[in-house]
Amino acid sequence: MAIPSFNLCSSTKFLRFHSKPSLAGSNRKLPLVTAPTSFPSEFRLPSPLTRYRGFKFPIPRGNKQSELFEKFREVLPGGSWWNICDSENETVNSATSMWSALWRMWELLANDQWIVSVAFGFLIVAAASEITMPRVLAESIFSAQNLQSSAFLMKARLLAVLCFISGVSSGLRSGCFSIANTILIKRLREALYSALIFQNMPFFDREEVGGLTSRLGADCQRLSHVIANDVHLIARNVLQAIGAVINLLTLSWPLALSSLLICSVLATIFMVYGQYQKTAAKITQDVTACANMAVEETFSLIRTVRAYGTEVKEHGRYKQWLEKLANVNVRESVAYGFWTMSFSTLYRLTQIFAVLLGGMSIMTGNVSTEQLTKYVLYCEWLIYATWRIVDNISSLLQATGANEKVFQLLQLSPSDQFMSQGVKLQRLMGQIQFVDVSFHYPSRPAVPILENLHLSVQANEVIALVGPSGSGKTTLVHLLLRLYEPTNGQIYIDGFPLKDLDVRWLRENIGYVGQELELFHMDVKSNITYGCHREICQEEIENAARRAYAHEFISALPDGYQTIVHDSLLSGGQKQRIAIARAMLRYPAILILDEATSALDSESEHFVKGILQEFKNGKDAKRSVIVVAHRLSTIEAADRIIVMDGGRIVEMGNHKDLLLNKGLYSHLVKIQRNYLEA
Ligand SMILES: Nc1ncnc2c1ncn2[C@@H]1O[C@H](COP(=O)(O)OP(=O)(O)OP(=O)(O)O)[C@@H](O)[C@H]1O
Repeated sequence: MAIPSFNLCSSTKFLRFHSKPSLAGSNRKLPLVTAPTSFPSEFRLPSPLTRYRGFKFPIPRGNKQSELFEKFREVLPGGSWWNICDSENETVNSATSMWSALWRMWELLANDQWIVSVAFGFLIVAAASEITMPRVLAESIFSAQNLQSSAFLMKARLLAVLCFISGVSSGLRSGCFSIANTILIKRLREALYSALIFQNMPFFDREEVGGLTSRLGADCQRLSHVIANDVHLIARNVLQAIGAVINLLTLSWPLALSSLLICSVLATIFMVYGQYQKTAAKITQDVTACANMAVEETFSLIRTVRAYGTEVKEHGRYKQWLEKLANVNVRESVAYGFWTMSFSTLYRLTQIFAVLLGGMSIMTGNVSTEQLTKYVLYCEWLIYATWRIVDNISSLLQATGANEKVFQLLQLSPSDQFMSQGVKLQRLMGQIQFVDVSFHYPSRPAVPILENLHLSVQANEVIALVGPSGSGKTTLVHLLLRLYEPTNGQIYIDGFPLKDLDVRWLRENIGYVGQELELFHMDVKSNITYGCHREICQEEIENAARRAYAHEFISALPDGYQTIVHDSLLSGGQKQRIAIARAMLRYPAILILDEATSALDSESEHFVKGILQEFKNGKDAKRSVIVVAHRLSTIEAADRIIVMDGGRIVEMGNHKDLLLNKGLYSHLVKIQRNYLEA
């Protein structure tokens, strides 16, 4: 009978992931639908429980019996029911140890590390006073029993002082750790955000937005608890346990050793359990991120979902992720149950030992009643401290296990573009040259997008890129913006290699209106001035809006330029015109207009034509303009039309010449005319 395995991988097909290239097959084509980088492809039991797997039980005869036996074997420690991780996951687990995670957080605290040091100071004081209490308590009770009033009063006073010291220092300890936690979560998010924002484009092609926001939100929150709760609780309980052991050893070493033996059995059980919990926590976090991505995708495409009536299907998709989550959590809970069972059994065992050994020692006169009372009290402390230590270590392991992805992301160095200081020219003229440029996207190395492309654009020239969908027009623009680096050849701006220029300076001098028709959730004015670093007056903003044919509709908005933009407020064409105004405000030497097909209604077409005309006969400084055009009628006025097909330039010239050529351009114009007339 096949042993059912708990496999989450099959469900990842519901989301679009890119896997990281495997070392074994680097030339392998990467499928669009695969597991996320750190997501387990198949879940199985982590070490050290894996050692149980090789053990073969004799299978009893008879079908029913053997089935029952097989089922029983599955739920035993090491059985397939517990399988929740794969070998890739194990490697990842060991890669980021708990210590390196703690060290990274310590570094993040930087100048505020003193708060943690002060907190530890209070922690030591609190722990020392707390651990002295059982001894003083027992002594005060027995001095009262022996009618030693002065000794009793002294002990009672000492007890009151200890209570006060422990109360105050515990409060200060918690306060300091909470402040450290607040600082840590802020720094963690800042560090993670800056690690992400400076990554190159292939990184964002690989990673899902939902996953990244989940890392920044819930994962960082969870990690910060490590400092606030676990670390200081572990330190506190370790100190208390040491104090308890010292006290126990001074009372009776056979009794002390018996308690220590039980505590070490507890610690061993915990090592196995803790490792399992760490893995489970990481998987829980990954599955939760996938569930969040599914929700985000559904809600952001809610109009499509509604139009196609796929609400139930979407619900089912989310439910599948929840089921995966529940599967892991059930195993986690059962493991927790086993752990609690072992803990309470062993805890009670210490009491039985105390009664048996202590009772016998009293009867033989080796131990006094007072000593036995102190022993029982310290035994309670030790076992309680051991429980808290293992519990908090478990939670610490969970937090670090679940957030390994956060640490991996934190280690990413910024894209080279931001690291190197390039050349800044005195003035950008806008001459562009592509020399023998080839390119493929890093995620699809086997698919060439541009091949040995040569193109030269003169300063102040207006050129239009046309061609069938997927011919590489937008890719060419992306290379010019240095969003990607060519795999072969060189791009020159005013005769300087593009990669030698300062990328920030270059982008400040380029106006780009992309296909993404999304504006920022802020007012219209801020959307227009976005990314412009100089002082800008209202008149200038309105001027740019007028030239982008946007002033009229902006003025008609409820709060004019102060109107907050939200998703359904503006049409695609209106958003595009605001984006054009933004580009115009920068007075760029190079303007790139990548038309979004969806936004191009006949009204937009009229505006784009007007804008192009303005660039040709502009009143202000002229500039080089590259228009990626879908509506061919918009670019008839361009100085030159570049026709692309399959990543190559197949035709070049002005509208009239190209029509006479009877090549791809005239064919495309004909198709479009027929379509519009139909
Ligand atoms: N980030 C990416 N990762 C992998 N492949 C991509 C990426 N972006 C585009 N491609 C692929 O590159 C090819 C060229 O795309 P590109 O967007 O440059 O074409 P286009 O001519 O601008 O198309 P359209 O006119 O439809 O906008 C397409 O096959 C596309 O699937």
